[in-house]
Amino acid sequence: MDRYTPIFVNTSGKKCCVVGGGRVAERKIKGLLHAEAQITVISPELTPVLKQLHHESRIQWIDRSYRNGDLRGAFLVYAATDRSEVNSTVVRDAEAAGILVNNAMSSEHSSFITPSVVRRGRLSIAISTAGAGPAAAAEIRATLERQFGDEYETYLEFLHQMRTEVKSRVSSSSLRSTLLRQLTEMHILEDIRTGHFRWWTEEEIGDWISRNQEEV
Ligand SMILES: C[C@@]1(CC(=O)O)C2=NC(=C\c3[nH]c(c(CCC(=O)O)c3CC(=O)O)Cc3[nH]c(c(CC(=O)O)c3CCC(=O)O)/C=C3\N/C(=C\2)[C@@H](CCC(=O)O)[C@]3(C)CC(=O)O)/[C@H]1CCC(=O)O
Ligand SMILES: NC(=O)c1ccc[n+]([C@@H]2O[C@H](COP(=O)([O-])OP(=O)(O)OC[C@H]3O[C@@H](n4cnc5c(N)ncnc54)[C@H](O)[C@@H]3O)[C@@H](O)[C@H]2O)c1
Repeated sequence: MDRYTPIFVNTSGKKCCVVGGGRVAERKIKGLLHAEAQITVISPELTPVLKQLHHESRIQWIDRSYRNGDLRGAFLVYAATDRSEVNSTVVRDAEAAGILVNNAMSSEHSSFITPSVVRRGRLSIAISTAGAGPAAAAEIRATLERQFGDEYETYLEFLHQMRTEVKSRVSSSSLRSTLLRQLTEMHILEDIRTGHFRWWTEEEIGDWISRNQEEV
């Protein structure tokens, strides 16, 4: 048993504040950008990459040390400075305002922690060691990245397309789940890996659904 509940939070368009502009802040910000968050970084200094992102207007920059009030309207907060007293103040202010907060210096003083993530299009595999060994989490990520290659991006895109079609064309939920289960048994991944996969046309999808509906 551990104290964390794994969830995937929708941060699209949500204001997320990152206090600190160093290497660790940069890593958190890259993850947030991937998830379409609206990012404000509060720090007197930024890494060259963060400066460039600010220059491109992809993140907002409050160019000074953290002050009480900076977290107003935030959905998530990351305390990622190299000063533990500043990070603790940020955690206290966020918690007082009811905002979930990550302290890059301490899992015990965080309301959430950041997992290591394997990304393959729609597939995300998040790994946490509950703070015991972040470097081990990164190592496990590297192992999984070798196991789950780029073929998963196409595979998940295909499953998404099929799922959307099945949902719009089949009204019975038990039939829908039977059809969707059949999809995962069709060696699509193997076809993608060996270069034999091609996208189905709308007509082919329709035919496959009717054919399999009859067989059930
Ligand atoms: C996974 C990843 C995600 C990310 O940050 O995006 C992540 N840390 C990563 C790397 C990493 N972190 C550290 C090193 C140096 C080696 C070492 O010390 O081991 C490396 C390796 C490197 O940098 O290459 C040092 C470190 N990390 C924390 C502390 C403080 C403490 O332990 O109390 C210290 C000591 C600082 C010091 O000594 O001053 C704390 C946290 N780090 C977490 C996440 C959370 C727990 C995740 C989990 O459940 O395991 C947690 C609790 C809070 C949080 O940040 O959310 C990312 C890998 C991304 C990837 O490559 O895939
Ligand atoms: N969670 C993780 O993954 C992880 C990994 C390695 C290290 N760490 C911890 O995170 C800390 C930060 O690491 P780093 O490599 O990014 O450090 P860093 O020195 O590169 O960056 C620190 C940043 O904090 C800013 N800062 C300092 N005081 C501030 C204030 N009052 N208000 C706003 N910003 C302020 C600095 O301007 C700088 O941009 C480390 O000290 C370490 O304890 C965490």
